[in-house]
Amino acid sequence: MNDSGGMYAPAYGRRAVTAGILHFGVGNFHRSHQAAYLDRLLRKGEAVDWGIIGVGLFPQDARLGEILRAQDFSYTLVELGADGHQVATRISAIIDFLHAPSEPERVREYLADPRIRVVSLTITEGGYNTSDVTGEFDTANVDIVADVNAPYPRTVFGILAAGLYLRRARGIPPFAVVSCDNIPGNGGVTRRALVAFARLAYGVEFADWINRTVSFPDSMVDRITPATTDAERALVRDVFGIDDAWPVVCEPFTQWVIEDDFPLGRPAWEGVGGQLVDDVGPYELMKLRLLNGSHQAMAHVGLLRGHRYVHEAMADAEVVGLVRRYMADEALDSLPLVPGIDLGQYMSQLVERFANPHIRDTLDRLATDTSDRLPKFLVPVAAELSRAGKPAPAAAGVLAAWAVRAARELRAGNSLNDRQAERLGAALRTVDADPVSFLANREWFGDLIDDARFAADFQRAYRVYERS
Ligand SMILES: NC(=O)c1ccc[n+]([C@@H]2O[C@H](COP(=O)([O-])OP(=O)(O)OC[C@H]3O[C@@H](n4cnc5c(N)ncnc54)[C@H](O)[C@@H]3O)[C@@H](O)[C@H]2O)c1
Ligand SMILES: O=P(O)(O)OC[C@@H](O)[C@@H](O)[C@H](O)[C@H](O)CO
Repeated sequence: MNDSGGMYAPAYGRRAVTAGILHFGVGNFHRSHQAAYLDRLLRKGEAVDWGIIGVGLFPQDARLGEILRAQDFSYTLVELGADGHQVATRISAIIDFLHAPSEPERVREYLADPRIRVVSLTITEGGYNTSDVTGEFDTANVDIVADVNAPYPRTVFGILAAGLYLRRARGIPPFAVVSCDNIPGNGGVTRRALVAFARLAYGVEFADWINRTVSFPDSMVDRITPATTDAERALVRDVFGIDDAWPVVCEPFTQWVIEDDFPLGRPAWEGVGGQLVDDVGPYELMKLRLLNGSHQAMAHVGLLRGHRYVHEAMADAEVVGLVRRYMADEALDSLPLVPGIDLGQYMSQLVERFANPHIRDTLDRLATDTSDRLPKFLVPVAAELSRAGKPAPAAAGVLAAWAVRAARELRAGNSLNDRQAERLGAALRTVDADPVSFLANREWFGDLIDDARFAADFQRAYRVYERS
């Protein structure tokens, strides 16, 4: 390793590592974060019985499985510092990959296997199928309805319930289920979703058993990880001499705050930077409202102003001004004290992290499935300020920028890059004549429409952005 970076070569054999964790949703983030923490433990000769078995649920996930298998389940993670520093690590913490649609029986057997003591998830915000307003699991969702009587369910909650049912029948105590998705109260959301599915498919007794015996620790996760493109593949080949079909790049910063509630044990994450705490809540609010909320701000306003990458948007005074106002005047006001954190420093560090030119994170990635994200990251800030009788013009501006962008896409005949495109289309039907009608969608915006000042700020911003 020299001043400009270097390479951590493989340091342990995958075959010496045995299964301990089943992980659903092996995307880029899982490979830059949870698998990297385990890699650090394995390099210290620890946690050898905590290897990760990845599970993919979608047809397209089969490709990652094929790629990992062809690379003996190793891949390259490259940290890109703002100063040009590049550090590559060959990671072999994932020891197998299951493609659930083609091998459902193996997935179920693993879930009933006593070696599996933790199940973890990165299935995106939308994967929890839960209303942001009521907190209710959507039992009418077509995939959930199909899973209720399916011999081999296809959704995460169907698969988990079936696995736990078999596990209980075999007399094996349940694993902990830890969500690593950006969702406020992700442990509780996961609990409610699984219990609701189990009640529907197996009845009250089994649902109550899950509620009583399965633990769902909360966790706050952080490491900016863009999607992998050919440019990252070329970097890994040209700089490190490795032909990796699916490397991952990320920023050097990493944080993982975890509620310490793992009845069957856990890897000693605290030995490699993990923070095990009793209450994740304040850390989670800080991260989701400041980092992810700001990401939404720069994405929608940045795209309207013609930017493609995060660091480009962060070089535009207009965008930075909005992000700073959103953070300092609004999000900060909605936060509790966060133990051990200086929030002023945290915000300055965020601005530096966002400006890292080497990460090349796209605004499009941040703006995908906005309807799943804004209600979790930024709407709660506006709602809290509104309840306190305070204004939130920056947050109103972000919602307006989203509406202007989406309405423009529709007018151009383009499809909306949103899981809830149909509902978004309906919400935009009268937005040009009456911008505030967009806020009438209480499933996303709660009661913000009833706050006359917020509605006026939204309308003003909408009219400004539509001229941009
Ligand atoms: N990328 C980041 O910077 C970052 C940082 C912190 C947290 N996260 C969390 O991780 C999640 C995934 O991010 P990523 O960058 O890995 O994305 P990605 O697109 O690389 O991977 C997403 C993974 O989720 C799976 N998935 C999507 N919807 C699902 C569903 N309904 N059920 C089951 N699996 C589903 C996909 O198959 C894929 O494996 C985010 O939504 C966020 O909650 C991401
Ligand atoms: O991944 P999402 O959908 O939760 O949100 C998009 C980004 O804000 C997010 O991925 C951040 O990069 C990440 O949360 C940083 O830790």
